[in-house]
Amino acid sequence: MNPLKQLEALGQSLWLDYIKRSLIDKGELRTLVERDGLKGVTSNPSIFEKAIAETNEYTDALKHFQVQADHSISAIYEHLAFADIRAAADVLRPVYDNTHGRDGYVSLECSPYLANDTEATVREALRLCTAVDRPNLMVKVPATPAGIPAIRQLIGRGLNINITLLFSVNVYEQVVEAYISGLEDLKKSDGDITKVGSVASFFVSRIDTAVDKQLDKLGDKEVADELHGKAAIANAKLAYVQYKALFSGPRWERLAAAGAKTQRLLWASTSTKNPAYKDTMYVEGLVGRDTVNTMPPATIDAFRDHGQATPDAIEQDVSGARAVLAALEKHGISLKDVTDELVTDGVQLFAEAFDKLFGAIARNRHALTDGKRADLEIVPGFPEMKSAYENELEVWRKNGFIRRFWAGDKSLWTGADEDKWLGWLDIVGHELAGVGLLQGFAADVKQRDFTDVVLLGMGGSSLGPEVLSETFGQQTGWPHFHMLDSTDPAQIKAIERAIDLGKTLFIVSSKSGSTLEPNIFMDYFFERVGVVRGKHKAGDQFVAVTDPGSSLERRAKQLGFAHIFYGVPSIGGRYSVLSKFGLVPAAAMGLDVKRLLETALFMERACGSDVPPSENSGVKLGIALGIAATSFGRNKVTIIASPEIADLGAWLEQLLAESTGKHGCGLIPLADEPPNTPDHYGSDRFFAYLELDGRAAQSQQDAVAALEKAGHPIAKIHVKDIWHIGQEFFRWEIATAVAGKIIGIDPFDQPDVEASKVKSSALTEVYEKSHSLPKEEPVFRENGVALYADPRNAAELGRHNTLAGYLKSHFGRMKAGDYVALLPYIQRDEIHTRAMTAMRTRIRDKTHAATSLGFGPRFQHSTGQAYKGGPNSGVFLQVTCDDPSDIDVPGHSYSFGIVKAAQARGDLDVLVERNRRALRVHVKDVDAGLVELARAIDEALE
Ligand SMILES: O=P(O)(O)OC[C@H]1O[C@](O)(CO)[C@@H](O)[C@@H]1O
Ligand SMILES: O=C[C@H](O)[C@H](O)COP(=O)(O)O
Repeated sequence: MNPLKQLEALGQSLWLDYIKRSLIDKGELRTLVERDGLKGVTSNPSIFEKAIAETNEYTDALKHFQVQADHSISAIYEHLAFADIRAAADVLRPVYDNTHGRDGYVSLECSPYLANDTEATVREALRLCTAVDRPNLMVKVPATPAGIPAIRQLIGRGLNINITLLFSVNVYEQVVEAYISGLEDLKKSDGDITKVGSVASFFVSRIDTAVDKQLDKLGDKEVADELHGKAAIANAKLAYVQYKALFSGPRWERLAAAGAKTQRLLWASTSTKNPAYKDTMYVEGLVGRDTVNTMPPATIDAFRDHGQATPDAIEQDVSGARAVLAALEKHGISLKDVTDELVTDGVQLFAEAFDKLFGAIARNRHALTDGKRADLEIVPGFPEMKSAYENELEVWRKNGFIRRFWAGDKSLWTGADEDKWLGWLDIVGHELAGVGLLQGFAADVKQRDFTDVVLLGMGGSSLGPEVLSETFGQQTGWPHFHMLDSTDPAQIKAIERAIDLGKTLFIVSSKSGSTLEPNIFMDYFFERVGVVRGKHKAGDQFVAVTDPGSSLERRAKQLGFAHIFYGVPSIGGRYSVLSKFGLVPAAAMGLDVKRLLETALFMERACGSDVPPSENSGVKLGIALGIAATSFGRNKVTIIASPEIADLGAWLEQLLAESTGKHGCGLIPLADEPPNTPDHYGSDRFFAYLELDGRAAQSQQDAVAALEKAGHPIAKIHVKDIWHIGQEFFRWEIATAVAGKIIGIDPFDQPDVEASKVKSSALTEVYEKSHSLPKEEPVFRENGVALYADPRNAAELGRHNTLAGYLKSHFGRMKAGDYVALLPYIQRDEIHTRAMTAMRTRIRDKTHAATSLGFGPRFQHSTGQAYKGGPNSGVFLQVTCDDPSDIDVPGHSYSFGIVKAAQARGDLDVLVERNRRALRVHVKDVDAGLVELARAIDEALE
C-alpha cells in the first residue's frame, strides 16, 4: 500500500505544504488528491515568494492584469495568489464536502507585516475571506501575542483559521483556549459552529535546527550526539498529550455536542533541514490519530517511496520525550527561549519573503510600464556613500519604516503631529474620484472665453501651478496663465498691463486664507475689475481655493466669487499641488487634469507602503538625500533639470527647504544654478538631475557626466514626458518626508517663517500710524547704492571705502560648506533673473561656494525657512530698490512698495537675530544698480 495512504488509515490527514500555478494547471494537485489521498494545501509567504518571484510561471498573468490597468504591488500579488488559492480550493472542494468540512482546506496566510497588530490581523483575515470567496479557505493567523486574541475574534465570527508559527506547548494551550472561547462566542451569537474548521500548525524542524545549534555550542560531544534531532518530536508529543486533554471534559463536550470539531494539531515545517537526518523523520515520528501533516513535495515523494507509517507513533514513549526536554533544560537550553525566538524570527522571515516577493513584483511592474530604463538611478559617487545608502535602505526594510510612514506613525519623525499632515499620501485617488468637478470648472472657464487667468498666491499655493504653466505652456483655445507672488509694484503693474481686466479670471489661492500677499492682491484686483465691470459683477471673475472655514472662504462668499474650491486641511501648502491648489489652476489652463492625476497615481503606487525600499522610488531618493546630508555634509541639493521642466526647481526648493531646513539642520536646495565643470563645486553638493526624455540639453548631460566621473553623488531621474511631472511631485514629496526622518525633524511644519511675517507686519503697522517706516542709516553709500547692516554684521565687515571692499569682506567670511544666497526684492523678470544669475555664477565659480537666488518676498514662503532655521552656513546679500512708481493697497494707507520694503527689512532682521551673516544693498535705480553691484562683486572676488 502507498505509505501516504496508510497515514489516512491511521487517522492522519496528508496536506501539501506548497502551491504554484503549474501544480494546479498541469493537474498534479488533482493527482495528489486522487492517488495519495491528499486532503489539504498550506501556503505561506515564502512559498509564494518562491512560486511568483523565482519562476516565470506568472509572467503572462501579471502582464495581462497590468495591461488592463495599473495596480499596486499588493494588488498584483493578491491577484496572482488569490487565483491559485481559489483554483486549489476548487480542486479540494470535493474533499471538503465529503469530510463535512473536516478536511479539504487551502490555507492563505495573513500579511506577516500585521503579525503584531490584533485589529489589523482581524480586518485582514475578514478581507481575505471575502476576497477569496471559497468556503474551504483557511486563513493563517500567527500565534504571536497579538495573533492570539485575533484568533478568538475570528473563530467567534465563524472563520476557518489555521494558526501558524506555533512552537511551544504553552502557547499552544493559549491557542486552544482562544479557539474554544471563540466557538463559545460564536455559539452565543447564534452562529453555526458546525461549519468552523481550524488547525494549530505546530512547527517541528525549525526547533531541531535551533536546538541543535545550541547543543553544538555546548562543546560536549556526547551530550550533543545524545540529544541532536530529538527536541522537535519530543515537543510535538507533549503538544499532542495536551491536545487530548484540552479537547475533553465538560466544557469541550458541550461544544462537541453542538457539532463543533476539534482544532487538530497540524505538523508543519516537516521537511528535514539537516541532511544527516532521514528525510521522512518528521512524518514517521508524528503519525497520530486526528492530526494533519503538511509536507512539501519532496517530503511527500520521499514518504511515498520509503516511508514507514507506525500507528500512533506520536503517543509512543512520551516519558522519553519529557526526558529529552528535561535534559535540554539541564544543559542550559531553554526551550521557552528557543521557541520565543523562533516566533519572532518566523515573523521576520515571512516578512522578508514578502519584501523579496513585492520587490520582484515591483520590478516587473516597472518593466512592463516603463521598459528597462530605471526612472530613478542613485549614483552614490563614492564607496562610503554607497555603503551608507545601502545600509539605510536595509534599516528601512528591516524596520518596516515605509509601512509605518504610510500608516501615519508620527513616532517615525519627531512624534509631534506629523500624523495630521499626511493627507497628500492618498490625495491623487480622491481627486480622481471627484475629477468631474474640475472638468466642469474647466468647461465653465472655456465657455466664458477668458483671455487670461491670474493666480494670486504664495509658496505652496502658487509654485505648483507655475510649474504646470511653465511646463505645458499656453494651451490652444485656453486663457493665458499668469502668476503673481510678489509685492513689487513693477511686477504687479507688468501683470496688469499684460491682461484684459474685464476678461480675466483671478484665482485667489491660500490654504490658510490669512496670508497677507494674496489678500492684498485680491483687494487690488477686485477693485480694478470693479472699475471695469461694475463693483457687483467683479465677483464673477474670481475663484477662491482655500481650506474650509478660512477667512478667505468668508470673503469669497461675501464678494460673490464664482467658485470656491476647498483644500484638504491635512495637507500642508508645499504638499498641496496634487490637490485643488494645483488642479484648479491646471483645469483653468486647459490641462487634462484626469491624465495628470492618472499619471501621478502610477508614482503613488511605486512609492507605496508595499514597495520595499530598494524598489521604492521616493524612498530611495529620500534616503540618498538624507544620508548625503547627515553623514557626508552634502546638503546642497543642486537641481539640474531639462529646460522644459526647469521650473520644477522652484517648486522643489520650497518643498525641500521649508520641509527640512529647521533646528539648525536640513537641506539647502539650489535651483537654476548654471552647471559648470566639477572643479567649481565643493564637497557639500548632492546633485539631482531630472532629464526629460528626448529633450535633454547636451550641456547638462555633459556636465552631469563629468560630475559623476568626479565622484559627486547624483540622483538621476528620467522623466518620460511632461505629463510625468505629476509623478515628480509625488516622488519628491515622499522623498522629502523620508529625508526629514533621517535628518530628524518634522517635515511638515515651518517654525521660522512666521518670525519674518511678525516683523514685517509690525513695520507696516508703524507705517499705518506714522506714514513712514522707521529711519535707517546706511553704513556706506556710493554711486546710487547704499549698504545697510546691523551693528554686529557691520563690525564684522569693518570699514571700507568702496562697495567692493564691503562685499569682499562679506564673502570673505565664508568657510568651506557655506553658501551664498542672493535675495533681490525687485521685479522678477527675465532681465533681472539673468543679471542675478550671472552674479551668483560668478560667486560660485570664484569661491566654489554653493549659491542660491530667491526673489523677495516670494522666497520667504519657500527657501526662507531654511535660510533662517536651517544650518547657519548661509551668507546673505539682500538687494532692495526704490520703486519708481508705487501702487496703493486698497483700504490701507500703505502701498505695495511699503509692504515690500517692510518684508525685506523684517526678513533681514530675523536673519540677523538668528546670527546670520547678512547685508543689504539698496539701489536707487534697479537696472543701473544691478550693473554696479555686478561690477562690485567682480572686483570683490578678484
Ligand atoms: O496657502 P497659504 O496659507 O497662503 O500659504 C502660502 C505659503 O506660506 C507658507 O505658509 C509659509 O510662508 C507656506 O508654507 C505656504 O505654502
Ligand atoms: O504551514 C506551513 C508552514 O508555513 C511551513 O510548514 C513552514 O515550513 P518551513 O519551516 O520548512 O519553512
